[in-house]
Amino acid sequence: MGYRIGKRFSFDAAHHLDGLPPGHKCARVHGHTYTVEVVFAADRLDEPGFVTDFGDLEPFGTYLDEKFDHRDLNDVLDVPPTSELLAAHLAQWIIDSLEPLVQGRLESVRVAESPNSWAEFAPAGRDE
Ligand SMILES: Nc1nc2c(c(=O)[nH]1)N=C([C@H](O)[C@H](O)COP(=O)(O)OP(=O)(O)OP(=O)(O)O)CN2
Ligand SMILES: [Zn+2]
Repeated sequence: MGYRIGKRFSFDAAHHLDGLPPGHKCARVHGHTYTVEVVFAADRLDEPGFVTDFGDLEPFGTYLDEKFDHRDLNDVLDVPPTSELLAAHLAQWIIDSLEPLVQGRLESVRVAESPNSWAEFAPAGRDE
């Protein structure tokens, strides 16, 4: 039992994926409007009844804008820019840089390259 909240962010970026079969469309440089949905959870609410204020998650939006928006993900990530690995990277940033400043705990980060597909990273051992 507990409370969960989510907030969705978006940015535009290019990428390509290496190591795919010959002719795979994703080996070519192309772009997506990425959406990133973060979920925070808490067993108890803070005043006035928040897991954490949605507005307090805004530093994550600033991080996405500054590091990823209108950039080539192959240039700014040190792992292959799949949705799965991007979700894991973003979760680590939140754990290191945002979670200490807000109420609640990160439960998951979901990255979507299109409305039809997504990948999620849920850090292990997140019990309060
Ligand atoms: N498990 C994953 N599979 C794929 C990823 C990924 O990050 N994780 N990424 C890609 C490519 O980035 C590709 O651009 C997206 O592939 P796909 O969704 O198949 O293609 P479309 O955007 O054209 O989506 P449609 O729904 O088919 O129109 C590939 N696979
Ligand atoms: Zn792609």
